[in-house]
Amino acid sequence: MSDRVLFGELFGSDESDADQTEAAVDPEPEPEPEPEADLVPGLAVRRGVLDDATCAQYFDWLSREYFSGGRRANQGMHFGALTDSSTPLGCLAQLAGALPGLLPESVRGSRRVLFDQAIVNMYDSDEGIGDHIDLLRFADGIVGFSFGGAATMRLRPVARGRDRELAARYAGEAQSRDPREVSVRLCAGDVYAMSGPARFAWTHGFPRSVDGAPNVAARRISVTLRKLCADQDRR
Ligand SMILES: O=C(O)CCC(=O)C(=O)O
Ligand SMILES: [Fe+2]
Repeated sequence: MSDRVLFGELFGSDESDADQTEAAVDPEPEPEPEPEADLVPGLAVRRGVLDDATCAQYFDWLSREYFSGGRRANQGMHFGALTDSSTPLGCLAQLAGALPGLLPESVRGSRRVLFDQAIVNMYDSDEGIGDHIDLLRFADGIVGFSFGGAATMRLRPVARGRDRELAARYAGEAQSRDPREVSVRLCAGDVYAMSGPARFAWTHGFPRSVDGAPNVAARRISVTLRKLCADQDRR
């Protein structure tokens, strides 16, 4: 099945009526109070942006596209401008750009192409990802969509420049001397964005267990949208 066919099924093609689009995606979700996000400057969370049926279709498509056919990988990559909103990843990119206040104007306004890289991560029970800062070759303003099982993302501040550098290089080896720790529960259909301090001065990760129980109870697949810094962009 091609991206286009899937998109047509999910959101309706140009010919179809607008009701279909509205059924799948809330066009203007009202930002809800976000206690965790207030604690991490530059973190924004929007809950339930994609409805259950759309999440299920994304989960199936991502599973087939990145993790089927005997592949043992738990990570897939996309490189290239995500500007075609008739594709599933392009549609997420468009949505991320359209959600009010998700990304600061300084990020949205500074880019011709909002995202040109996506990483797709799959987590099964007992799996997680170490505390890290995304590689510095990616620009400010990173957006993550969650599908499948719920999980807790943990964020910790890293004040010292050297620690930040290490965190940006070695997932799981981040050193934080700051006892602050913020947990954000992410469910299917939720979207988060990390900008400014949340992007560069806090690590994020998904611990394997939380309070003695597996963090991921049912398979979770995430899509993280990023933009290569201009000097990395060879196109
Ligand atoms: O699974 C997620 O939501 C985040 C993944 C992540 O932090 C990364 O791939 O850098
Ligand atoms: Fe990350």
